[in-house]
Amino acid sequence: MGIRTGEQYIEALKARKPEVWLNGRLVENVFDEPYFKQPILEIAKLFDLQHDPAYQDDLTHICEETGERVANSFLFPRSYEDIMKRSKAFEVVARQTYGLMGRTPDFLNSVVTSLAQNSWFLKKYNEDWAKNIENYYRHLRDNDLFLTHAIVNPQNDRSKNSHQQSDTFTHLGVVEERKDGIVVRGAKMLATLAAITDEVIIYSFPGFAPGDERYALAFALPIDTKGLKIICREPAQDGTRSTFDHPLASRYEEMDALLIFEDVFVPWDKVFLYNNVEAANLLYPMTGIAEQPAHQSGVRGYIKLAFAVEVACKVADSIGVDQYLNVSRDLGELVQSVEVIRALLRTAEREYTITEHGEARLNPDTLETIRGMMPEMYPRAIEVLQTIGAGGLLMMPTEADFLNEELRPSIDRHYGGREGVDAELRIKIFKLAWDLCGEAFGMRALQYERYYTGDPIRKRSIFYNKFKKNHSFDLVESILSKEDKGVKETVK
Ligand SMILES: Cc1cc2nc3c(=O)[nH]c(=O)nc-3n(C[C@H](O)[C@H](O)[C@H](O)COP(=O)(O)OP(=O)(O)OC[C@H]3O[C@@H](n4cnc5c(N)ncnc54)[C@H](O)[C@@H]3O)c2cc1C
Ligand SMILES: Nc1c(O)cccc1C(=O)O
Repeated sequence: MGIRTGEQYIEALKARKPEVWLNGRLVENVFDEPYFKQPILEIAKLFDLQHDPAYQDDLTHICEETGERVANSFLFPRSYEDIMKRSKAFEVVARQTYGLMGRTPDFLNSVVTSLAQNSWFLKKYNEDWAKNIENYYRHLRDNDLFLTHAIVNPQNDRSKNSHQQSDTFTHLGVVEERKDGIVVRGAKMLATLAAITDEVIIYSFPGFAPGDERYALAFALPIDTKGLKIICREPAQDGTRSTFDHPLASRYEEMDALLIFEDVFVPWDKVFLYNNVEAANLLYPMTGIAEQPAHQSGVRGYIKLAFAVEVACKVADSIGVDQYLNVSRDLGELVQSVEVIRALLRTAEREYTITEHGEARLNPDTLETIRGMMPEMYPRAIEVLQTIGAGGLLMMPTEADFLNEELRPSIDRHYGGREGVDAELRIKIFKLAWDLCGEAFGMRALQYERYYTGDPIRKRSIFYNKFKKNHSFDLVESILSKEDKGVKETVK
């Protein structure tokens, strides 16, 4: 089949009945649910974009294996040109949602693509696992499916490993092995967009210890598989708020969920890893899933940061405060942060290496630097936005006020900005800003940048320890190795 249209994506959603829990009730049909309607339409637009002649060449290519048109996120990167084709596609997608939707289809396409491209790793442990991930990649690519993923154990008792939790199945693990597959039980988080996806893939960040064998697993399933409960967090919008009042929250809410597997059957052909602590711990560092999805995240994060910085500049300009040194200094800092991320991205792409298996991998240290800097740069942009908008962020009228004929003259007189900025423009800019820096939507978008890639504190510490282990310290070694001379000889 190859690339789907938005309508095909929606038809598939309508045909499915996943067990989605929202605000204490079971959702009848996700498409008719006001909370999900607009986000579904935003995702549908991304599928449609693949058919738009203005974007098709940036987003898709003809698959060598099938002759069908497929998304560029499924392209095995083998050269700099492939890397840049993927980069362009990530950017086109990110621009559609201003980088605010992190788990658009291209993210997990990249995860599965990197796993399939590196199936040699799984093959070392089990030939079937390698064959299964290759077939799953084809299934995803050729049907253009939309995936969610859950790779973190819920925060029950972080001081203990999975097998030490009070209940054996607090964390997701295998409860039974059958001739035709495995039965899994327990919970996994934090499946963004789960309710409106086609399928789910489960694997884990490293951290398994001996005793954790039953939890060391990777598999995929349709999202409406029997026994899979999807419990959504409290929504940040209810589908009734206008795009005037909440231009971002009304469109780009990415619902997150906890997944609970209640004795769910997984057929062997959908199992990619099982009962092997070593393989589970090496999956992330060895299979490119630390790099290919991070390329998507880096590009998307760059667009999101650039967007937040533009909003901050517009807020400052609209009320004439960017003439003050303190404000223009802060804005200059933000503009430079965007430039830093752009430069890091280009460096990571340019400094690719070809692995012994023919994969073109971005510079991992530069990618990790993006992962390390964004949890500081994005919150800083939001903090500056809050500071510059100050009290004005809280006093904007609603769309209903704005449309009230009796009120309108007062609004026009008192809500305008500097010369040339009328009340409507100022209100729109400030409402955009509040969605980003005050609303639950904006706080979730901030929390996403802090944690989407794991705990930034431990990741930085791991980065330093790796640096210490591998770095030659040649600069310091060079001066330390110079022969010492007395004062009289040194000055000669
Ligand atoms: C908005 C959002 C969307 C997300 N979407 C997804 C998704 O789609 N799929 C998915 O799988 N995941 C997703 N994630 C989850 C993400 O992978 C995790 O949040 C991330 O890995 C951090 O783990 P945690 O939240 O369990 O925090 P924890 O690891 O529990 O950390 C909590 C705190 O305790 C400290 N801490 C915990 N353990 C240790 C330790 N051993 N040593 C030192 N300090 C420690 C940390 O520094 C941190 O301050 C998402 C997260 C967010 C915020
Ligand atoms: N955050 C990630 C994820 O959820 C899946 C795969 C990779 C990452 C990452 O940031 O490296």
